[in-house]
Amino acid sequence: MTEIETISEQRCHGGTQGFYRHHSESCGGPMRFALYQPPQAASEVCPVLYYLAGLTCTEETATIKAGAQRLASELGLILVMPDTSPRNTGFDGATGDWEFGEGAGFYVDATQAPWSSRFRMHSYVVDELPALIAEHFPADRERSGIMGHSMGGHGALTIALKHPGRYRSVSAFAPIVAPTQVPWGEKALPRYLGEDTSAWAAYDACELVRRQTFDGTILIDQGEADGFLSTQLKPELFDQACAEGGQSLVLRRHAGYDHSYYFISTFIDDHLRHHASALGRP
Ligand SMILES: N[C@@H](CCC(=O)N[C@@H](CS)C(=O)NCC(=O)O)C(=O)O
Repeated sequence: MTEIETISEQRCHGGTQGFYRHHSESCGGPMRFALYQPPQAASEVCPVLYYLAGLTCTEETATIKAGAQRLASELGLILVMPDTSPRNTGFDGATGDWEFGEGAGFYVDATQAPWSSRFRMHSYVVDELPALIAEHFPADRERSGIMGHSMGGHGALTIALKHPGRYRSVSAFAPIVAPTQVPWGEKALPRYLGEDTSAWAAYDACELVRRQTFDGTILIDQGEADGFLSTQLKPELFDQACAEGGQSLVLRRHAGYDHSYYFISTFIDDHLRHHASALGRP
């Protein structure tokens, strides 16, 4: 059995909020994640909802700020919130820029040195973490959903689209939907994946959804007062790509809401219910 170290465990809404650390093969070093077990986990296996956070975030950010545990407890969902990248890599340029490197893994498997030895968040989230969680927690691997915010929304959409059948539900808050066309992606993707733009397209939700739809409706919430809306996020591009690809999408725009966790915590319940109904927890 792969070992995990418990950093902390605390009672929360009748269940347990934990923080854990383990050695990751994919990321070549220690990784941390947060996991919430609802009360139902004491007596049955529960469906799992993965939440991928955005730039500058850690496994603590959404755990503390999203307010997801109260309804997850009621619905019987396990919540998994991984860190956004490996840490303490020592690579030149890995820290000091919030848009690249540590805290900005972009949920890709890097192919360029030195990043390729540690920055393999795609494999980590899709394969290694679910296997680890099924080993250590009462988690039903057959019932998984995935969601995320901003860079994590990009992660959730691309992962769900690239692995048909693996996730029963997907949603996002203010996702980066077209990283090949916006400054965040144009900065990070060449450094992780090289100059060949076809390698970037494999991690672009707009490109992916034109070729392979997700079996289910994708839910996206976007604040109209989000400072990144017109430069980095451009949800209209995904709306158009979904129309072209025949993908069912609910894109909700909310006047006055920005990019922050005040926005996320306002609408998190709608996302949990979206996932719960697909995961057999209506
Ligand atoms: N550091 C950036 C903001 C980065 C940012 O907004 N990050 C989002 C994800 S893309 C976030 O969730 N931050 C953590 C938080 O709000 O607690 C800035 O100063 O403009």
